[in-house]
Formats: sequence, C-alpha cells, structure tokens
Amino acid sequence: MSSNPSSARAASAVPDADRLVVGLNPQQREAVLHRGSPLLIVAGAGSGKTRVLTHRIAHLIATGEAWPSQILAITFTNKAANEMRERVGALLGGVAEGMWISTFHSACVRILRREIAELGYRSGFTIYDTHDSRTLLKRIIKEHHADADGLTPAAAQHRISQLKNELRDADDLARAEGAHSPADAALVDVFRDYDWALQHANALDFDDILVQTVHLLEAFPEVRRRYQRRFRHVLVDEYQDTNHAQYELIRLLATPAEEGGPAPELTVVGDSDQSIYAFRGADLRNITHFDEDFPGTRMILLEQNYRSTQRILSAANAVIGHNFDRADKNLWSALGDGDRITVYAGYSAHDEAQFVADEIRRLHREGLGWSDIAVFYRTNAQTRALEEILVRAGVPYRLIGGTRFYDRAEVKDALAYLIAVVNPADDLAVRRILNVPRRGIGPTTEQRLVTFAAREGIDLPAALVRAEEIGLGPKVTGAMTALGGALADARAALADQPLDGVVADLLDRVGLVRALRESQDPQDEARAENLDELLAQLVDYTEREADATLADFLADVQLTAAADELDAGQGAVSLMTLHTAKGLEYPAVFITGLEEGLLPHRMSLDEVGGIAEERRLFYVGITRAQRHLALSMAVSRTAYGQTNDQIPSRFLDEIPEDLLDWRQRPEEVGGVRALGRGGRWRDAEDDVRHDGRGRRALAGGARPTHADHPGRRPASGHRWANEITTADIPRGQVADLAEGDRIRHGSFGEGIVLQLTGRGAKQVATVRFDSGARKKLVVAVAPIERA
Ligand SMILES: Nc1ncnc2c1ncn2[C@@H]1O[C@H](COP(=O)(O)OP(=O)(O)OP(=O)(O)O)[C@@H](O)[C@H]1O
Ligand SMILES: [Mg+2]
Repeated sequence: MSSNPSSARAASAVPDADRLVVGLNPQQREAVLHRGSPLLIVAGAGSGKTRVLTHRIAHLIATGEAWPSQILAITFTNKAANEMRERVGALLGGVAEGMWISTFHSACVRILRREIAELGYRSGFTIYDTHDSRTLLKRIIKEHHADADGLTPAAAQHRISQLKNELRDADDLARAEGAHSPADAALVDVFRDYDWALQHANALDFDDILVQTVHLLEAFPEVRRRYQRRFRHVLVDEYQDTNHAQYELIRLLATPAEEGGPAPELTVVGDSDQSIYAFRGADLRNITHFDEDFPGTRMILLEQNYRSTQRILSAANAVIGHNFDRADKNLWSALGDGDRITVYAGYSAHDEAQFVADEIRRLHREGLGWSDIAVFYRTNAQTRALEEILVRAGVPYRLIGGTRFYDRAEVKDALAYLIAVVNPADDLAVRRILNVPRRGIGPTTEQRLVTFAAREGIDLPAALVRAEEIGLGPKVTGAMTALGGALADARAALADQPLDGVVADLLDRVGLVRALRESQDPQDEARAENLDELLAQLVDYTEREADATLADFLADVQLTAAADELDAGQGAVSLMTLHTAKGLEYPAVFITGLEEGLLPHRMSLDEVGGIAEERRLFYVGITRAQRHLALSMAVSRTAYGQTNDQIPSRFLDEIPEDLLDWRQRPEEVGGVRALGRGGRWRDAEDDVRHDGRGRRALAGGARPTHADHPGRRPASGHRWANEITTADIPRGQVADLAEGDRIRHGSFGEGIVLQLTGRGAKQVATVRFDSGARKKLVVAVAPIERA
C-alpha cells in the first residue's frame, strides 16, 4: 500500500476513512479496501457497484493514499459523472476538486487538449458531432460518386465508426480480406478522404477522440508514462459496455509501459446482463477476459440488491433468465415483496399514454414527487403521444437526451461562429455561417471563395479578409470582408479580453441575434432566446472554470451535446430511452411500448444475438425501479403514417403471471393475447440460434458472425422470430388442416396449403396464395378459414 502523498496527512486522515465503510456489506467493504492488484467487481443491477466505486474513491482520498488529482474515474454519461463527483464530495465533507470523474470522451479530450500537437493537430481543434460528420461524408461520397456503388452516408458513417472503435483505419480496411465488393472499395476511398478532410479541418469526430488518444499513448511512451505517473487509481463504471478502443485506452494506462514502471491501480465494475451497446462495438469479452488481460485480478461478487422490492427483482431475474448460457446470479432483496407489477394494454398509443398519465397522477397524489417518476421507451418516436397527453394532464416532465439544445439550428449557427474564430481551418463551420444571416453569399460565390483559398493555401476566414482579390461584385465583397474582419477581431480580442464579452460582441456585430429579433416569424423570438441562453451558459462556464478558453467551452458543449442531457431537475417526470436509463434509479418506473417490433425492436430480429441484447435492455429498464413498476403497450400503433396491429412483446410472457397485475389485457381491446408460458416465442431452439453471440462470448470463445450461420434457416417446425407478421394475429383456428387444402386468409386472399410442419401451437403451414405470394403461417393464430 502506498503512503503517498504524505504519510502525516495519511495518519491523521485514517479515522475519518473508517467512516466510509460503515453500512457496507462485507463484499462491498472488501471492494472498497482492496489494494495492490487489479479489481473486478461483477454483480447484478442495484447491488451497489457504483456506490462501491464512489466510496472507494472517497476512501483513497480520505486515507491520503491519493490526491483528488490522482484519481481517474470513468462513467458512462456526464450525468453519472456529475452525480459521482457530488457524492464523493459529500462523503468527504466538501467538494473534492481536481478529480477526473468523467466519461471516456471527456477524459480523452482533456488529454488531447494538452497533447494533441504531438499528433500534428493544432490547438483549438473542433469536435464534429454525428451530424457534422454526416454532412462531411455526404460531400465526400458525392465527390467520389460512391453513391453509385450503393454507399449511403448513413451506412458509411456506421461502418467507419465501427472500424474506428476497433482501432482500424482505411488502410486496414483495404488490406482486409473480403473487402472487394464495389461498395467496400468505395468505402476505403471515402474513409481515407474523410479522415484526411477531418485532419485538414483540424477536427476530430467522436470516435477519433478515443482513437487519437490511444494512438497518442501508444506512439509516445513518454506521454503515456506521464499519465501513468499522474494517476494512481483508474476506476471504470459500466465496464461491460466498453468497446475495443476504450479497452485499449484502459490497458495502456493501467499496465506499465515497461517492467516495473509506474502504473495506476485499476478497478472496474460491471454486469454482463446490462451490456446494451453491442451495436456500438461494446465487447463483453472485456469483462469475461478481464483476469487474463490483467493478471492477478481479485474478483468480487455482490449479490444483495438494495434498490428494488422483491417482486420487481423476481421479474427482472425471470426475464434475464431467458438469455442463454449466462452466469447465473443470485440477486435478492431485503426490501420486502412490494407491489405487483402493473400491466396495461391500451387500444392505441394515446390510450397507453393516458394510462401512464393517470398512473403518474395517482402516484403523485399518494405522495411521490414528480421527479421520483420516470417513463422509458425504446425509440424516441414514442415520445409524441406521451408528451401530448402529459401536457394535457398537467404533468410536468422533461425529456432527457431528446432533442438537444445544442442541436438547434440557431445554436449551431452561433457555435459555428465561435468555431470559426477558434479553429479557422474548420471549413464546415465557416461555410455554415457564410450566409447566416443572409449577406448575399450564394453557392457560386462560396465556391469561388473556396477555390481562392485553396489556390492561395489559406483558410477561409483569411480568404474572406482578402475578398477583394477574388473579383466579385462590390456589395458581396464588402459583406465578405466585414465577416472576415469580425472573425479576425474576435480572435485577436480573445488574447486579452473576457470570453463572454468577446462572444457577445461577435454575435452582435455579425447581426445574428438582430436578424432573429427583427424577423416576422414568431419562432424566431424563441430562437433569439436560445442564443441568450447560450450566452448565459458561457458566462456560467467562465465563472465555473478558471482560465477557461473558448476552445474548452466548445469542447465541453460538444461533449454534453453528444451524450446525455442535463438533469430533469426538481419537480418533473423524466422521459428517456431505455439506453439512457442505464445506471439510474427511480421510485416509480414506467416502461412503455412492450410490443413485438418495438421491444424487442424490429432491427434486432435479424441480428445474431439481437434478441438477447433487447432482453438485456428490458432488464436494465426493470431494474431501475425501486418500488413501482408499470409495463404498457398499445394493440395498435401508428408509425410513418401507417396504423399497425401490434403483438404483445415476448418479454411480457417471460414474467411469471403471479407477479403481474393486469389492468387491461390486450384481448379486452381487440388485440392479441399475451401468449403466456408455452406460447410460440418460447422456443429454446430459437434462443440458442438467436443468441449465439452472447453465449459464445460468455463461454470465452470468439464471437460468431453472420458468416458463421450460412443460410441460417430454422429447422422444420420452427420459425425465426422475425417471421412473425401481423398476419399472425389470431382470428380463428382451422382444425385438422391438411396439405392440399384450400384456405382463405384475412389479408392475402385464397390459397393452397403446400406443406405442414410441426404440431399444435407450433404447426406451420406453407401456403401458396392465388396472388402468387408464398407465406408461412402459424396455423393456430393465422386469420384463416377453409375456402
Ligand atoms: N450497503 C448498502 N446499504 C444501503 N444502500 C445501499 C448499499 N449498497 C447500495 N445501496 C443503494 O442501492 C442502490 C443501488 O446501488 P448502485 O446504484 O450503486 O447499484 P449498481 O450496482 O451500480 O446498479 P446498476 O447495475 O443499476 O448500475 C443505491 O440507491 C445505493 O445507494
Ligand atoms: Mg451503477
């Protein structure tokens, strides 16, 4: 054990430190006190993993083993980071300043701000959010005519992000076997140009933030050693959701650069049942192989859940128990049985929302605060009906991580001005503001400016200043030099004037706020207020962070915008996606949209392991609830202008009936019954096939990919879950169907039964309809009759 930084301080601090393990159970206490080897804490939801991390940090500081500045703690969201910082502060009786408690991205940006010159970037680099990268990709794809090869900006963005998270670049892709389709070849070119364009603009996309930090630590051992000396402890929450790049970063920090060299002690906590970011490259192996990657690991299991009542926990255990070949956990709660889980099937999304609103109001009348209540959903599209009804019902609410303040067009415009000042190489930002507000700079003029800048080898703001040399009309030339002058002056002023004043002057001088205030569009007044809000945040920031630069503020803004958003604050119900809910807890939780296609989401049905991941997501949702849990669905839902009949989620069937309190069943409002035990979802064979990835990953082997399942087809008598269609909604049943029989189907018309497989509830008919369509139907539930 180390006695640094000061043994005198340590001696006086110890009695105080003992207080920090009071009230912890023996395993938790051990986790707080363990020293000298890597520590892995794996445990189910609500077992105190995050609490252990918090107490461990406080304990390290209280004993004097580490200064606050020697702690690096990584959490998954900014919100979680703020909470942890506050709690550690409270435990230590004051704010412990100087701790690095942040997300992976924020920690990396802090490192890059200091070190990025090593990698050939200039200070004041811009961070491109997903929208910015998409814009850039669109341009590059167009230039390469890669759209002709079937490459869309969305697909390119997704693939590039995946590759970056695996720490692979365009050259790796070019070398990769099988990258020979025209789309792959196009992707290589687009990827290369995209990275080049980012570098040219002195900009990083989100993935680069991690990738470049890893690159930095790998390529510059002295930088790596500096951070290894700086941090004595590295702690990571939600480790199950780390991807390869994040894993590498942790490994580079926590293993000595050379034998016997300094390295911080590593503590990670996680729960494989809550891994919900496989689609972003999160790799469970980081947790399952932890002790191989970090030899000498001490592993601690926690089994008591302190969050939820037993019925809620039993429901969670039952659901996650359907995932194949996971390490079984024995989570139990001492908080009593608690209420049964309320379940409601509405006839429409509005009816469902009305139920949610009524229940919320009831809970509120019974004494719960608004902020004790949260509503979760799988997709953002579900918020519309909810918001409408909540407004009408007078329930105060806040969307967490929804449409974000910094995503608003006018706010992005203002930020683009600031970026143009800090990072004039960022063409995307400069081009965004050329004609906002309108100054007569159209696409042709813009192109002439860009060409001129390229020919002269200068950035766009410098080209604006020299607009006279381009040979355009006097009016537009004047507008351009004025804009160039405003940017240059702001840049100069930053050297010796307060940040907020410089920014206010700039936005005023270029007329951004004025244009909005003078506009006839009533929306523009609200937009102007948003700019006021932005300035207020800047003032706030300068007061909070001494010596803050404009570049720091922008990085802060760009990262907040990236991840989660602000607290719901007091007095409001929180609305958020299930993904955002990770790590949080509320006395009352509503999970909405328990329908096939939503939860599990239809996108998951074709993915190997997709259903298992959706199930983990549902498990995360359930385990947020402390005392009240309500699940709801709608038997019909309108999306993209189409109203569809919805089938109850298979996950509803996975909760034992005696834990449920049905307020309204789907069949009471014209829907399909939840299937109950023995229904057609509950086909273990399907689960094995669908969940192949999760299973093998847990068993420690390499993950199979689609390629491992060539021509995946179900054995006879089985069907893939994704073959369920609304045509399967039961409206009747045909007894003793035989091959060759003619039938009539509710939507497909008449046809002939070609083949029958399976029996009873699992009997499947292959039918050729007179229209020519060939369909597989579950006889027990298909809306068919004899023709
Ligand atoms: N020993 C304990 N005594 C009392 N309350 C505890 C104890 N341990 C944890 N708790 C409480 O239980 C709740 C869950 O703890 P925490 O959030 O740390 O769990 P977790 O394992 O991180 O959960 P998740 O997996 O959802 O992130 C918190 O309210 C926490 O304060
Ligand atoms: Mg936690």
